Amino acid sequence: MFVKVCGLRTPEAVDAAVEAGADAVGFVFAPGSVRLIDPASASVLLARVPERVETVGVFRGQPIDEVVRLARASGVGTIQLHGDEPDDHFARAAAGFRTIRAISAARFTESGHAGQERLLIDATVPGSGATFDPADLPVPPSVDWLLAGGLRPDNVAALIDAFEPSGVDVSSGVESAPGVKDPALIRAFIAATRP
Ligand SMILES: O=C(O)c1ccccc1NCC(=O)[C@H](O)[C@H](O)COP(=O)(O)O
Repeated sequence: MFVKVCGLRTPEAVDAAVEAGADAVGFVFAPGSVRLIDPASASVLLARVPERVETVGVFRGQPIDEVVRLARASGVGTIQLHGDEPDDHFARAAAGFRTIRAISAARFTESGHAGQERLLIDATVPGSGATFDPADLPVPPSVDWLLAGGLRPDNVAALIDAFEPSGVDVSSGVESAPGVKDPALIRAFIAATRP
């Protein structure tokens, strides 16, 4: 099970995720987020991340030139777009980065996903800690995909069983307060994905 821990802002949180075996760590560059980090600070944190761990910059509704500039400045290897960005944004990002297309379960349709980027299926408001309505995803995607939205150490195992995703993505569920990661919850979450 691929595990991504998103919205990291401190060395303690990065170390907890890496040491517990996270496959990817995420840094939010979307204005207005409680988890917003500037590229220079993210770059310092990225120096703690070993090569085996994927590093992801998260964006929402920003001009693609700005996305690419921030991604380059921070040093992340993957761009995750959350704002219903057009296909040409993904094509531009894919020229230099791996890509993840984040879409709410309510808006997902198999036929609407034609791109090569990986899929992340989320609640309607990303990073809100809300789960999506299972009725919005009656049939899981046929391609590899990450499940997100309201995952926590105490519910992730059951949700993996229910949806059978290729991976999971967590943010609020490993925080002690909005934007404040709790290393113990990060460790508990990752352990719960790998019984
Ligand atoms: O986390 C945010 O504040 C955020 C803001 C704008 C766009 C995306 C954002 N987060 C993206 C993520 O990858 C979250 O980890 C994912 O949506 C799951 O969130 P949560 O329900 O809090 O676990």
